[in-house]
Amino acid sequence: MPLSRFAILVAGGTGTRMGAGRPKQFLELLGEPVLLHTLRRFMEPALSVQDCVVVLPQDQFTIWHELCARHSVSIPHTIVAGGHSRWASVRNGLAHLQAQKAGVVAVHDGVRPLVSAAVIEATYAAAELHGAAVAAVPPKDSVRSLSQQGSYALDRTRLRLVQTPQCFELGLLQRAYQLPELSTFTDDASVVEDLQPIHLVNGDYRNLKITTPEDLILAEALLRAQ
Ligand SMILES: Nc1ccn([C@@H]2O[C@H](COP(=O)(O)OP(=O)(O)OP(=O)(O)O)[C@@H](O)[C@H]2O)c(=O)n1
Ligand SMILES: C[C@](O)(CO)[C@H](O)COP(=O)(O)O
Repeated sequence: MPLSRFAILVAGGTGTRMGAGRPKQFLELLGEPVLLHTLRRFMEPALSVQDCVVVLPQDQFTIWHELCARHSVSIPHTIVAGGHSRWASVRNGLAHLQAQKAGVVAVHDGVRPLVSAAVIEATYAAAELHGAAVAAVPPKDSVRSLSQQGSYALDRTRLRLVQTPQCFELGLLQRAYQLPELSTFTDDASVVEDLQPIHLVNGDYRNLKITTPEDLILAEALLRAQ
């Protein structure tokens, strides 16, 4: 029997680097909020996601309900309040899934609206096999590390840029999120890696994270091209 699939879309941030005066997950791309693009992609029927948790800042619930009404959204999902860090937001999303006995859970940034069904499927499938799987791409630029003297070159053939989705066997992710939060955690793979090796799957350069204003221009151009 196939394993149940769950999703946590984290959209509990405030978007300080975007500087838009409101959370970037609600900014529009081709007339639709960023987060709605993301939700549509994850809840495509072929992916068979059984339960989707959307994590939002508590003070943005009403805005999201209004956006869903305006865009006639009937995609089933549960809204959960975020925390002060991405880690805390994921933990809150996981709490909603605590009654589930088994399955694979994807954690995905609500601000990665261009994720493809192929990348989502490949990441779930790899986690079903390996326990922990993360989408990643090779760097296109040369990379240097800072040192006291200045900087030195890193071998980019041994580096990968990590994206989301990040998919895990549900019990594994629940165990990992019982560990204390560390300020160095910027993603779920970092939270899990002491418990389980992280399998990397091919991500997609188009799966960009909307972080700063130029990302909106790029994302709209990429959406138009699809
Ligand atoms: N407390 C937080 C912080 C971040 N996120 C989510 O994690 C994803 C990746 O985070 P990032 O791009 O850093 O978003 P923000 O924290 O909103 O941006 P910034 O760091 O510029 O403030 C986003 O979908 C964001 O909403 C979250 O759910 N809860
Ligand atoms: C999870 C992530 O998108 C993987 O690249 C990234 O680590 C989020 O980092 P941010 O500093 O919260 O944007």
